[in-house]
Amino acid sequence: MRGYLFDLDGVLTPTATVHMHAWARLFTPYLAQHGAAPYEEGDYFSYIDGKPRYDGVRSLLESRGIHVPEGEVTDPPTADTVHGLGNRKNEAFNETLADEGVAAYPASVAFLDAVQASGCRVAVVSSSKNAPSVLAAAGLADRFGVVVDGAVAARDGIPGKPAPDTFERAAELLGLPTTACAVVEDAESGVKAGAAGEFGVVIGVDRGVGREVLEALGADIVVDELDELIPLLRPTPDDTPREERA
Ligand SMILES: O=P(O)(O)OC[C@H]1O[C@@H](O)[C@H](O)[C@@H](O)[C@@H]1O
Repeated sequence: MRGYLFDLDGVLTPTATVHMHAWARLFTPYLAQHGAAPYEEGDYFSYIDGKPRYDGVRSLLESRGIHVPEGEVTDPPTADTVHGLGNRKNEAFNETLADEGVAAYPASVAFLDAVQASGCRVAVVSSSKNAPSVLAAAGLADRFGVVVDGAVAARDGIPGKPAPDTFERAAELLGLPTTACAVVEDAESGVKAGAAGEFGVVIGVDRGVGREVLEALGADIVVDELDELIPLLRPTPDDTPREERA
């Protein structure tokens, strides 16, 4: 591989858990108030994990047969609209992030160090509009020149995961064909996105979804921690034209 396209939440940083708790803080009381089946941890993995914020709201509400107006991105967190509910969850996420901070997974940083040392290009591909602040809080912001996050996707009209388009855009920005890039994902929607494109390899990181599920959705390799892959890395030939090399 000549490029690695890393998901953020759950792959580089343990913030999938922060998102998971924030969604539970939103939907546990909300579903109870609406007399719907209670919110469970499995709902996060099935309907929300890895998707853009408002797609997660739509998907979960659809699972319970609840319909609310779309509203606007500017809706206050108190509004019972798709956007208001998403904004309510975002408040909970930012409160936790501010209270607890975030430390990257050491094994993921070790793998990132190794792929960069081997000459590979790297990008972050996250559905989250909070990706820049999470990267900064984890001390990883200066490691990635290419970040295709939820804000970039919304700005450019790129469909979110499980569509492969955000990963494809990152490969393009790295100047690499998708077939030369690995997708690294922990979420069902993210592995589906990798499998839906023409990528060199889809690496699943099992943070709770389960090895069998990730494989069935299209992961070529599944690891518990990314540093398991370091012994398999090979130096990447420098394909920069001679006259452009430093
Ligand atoms: O609400 P945000 O920060 O834009 O994030 C959207 C989604 O981003 C993904 O990276 C997370 O896996 C999801 O849990 C989250 O809902």
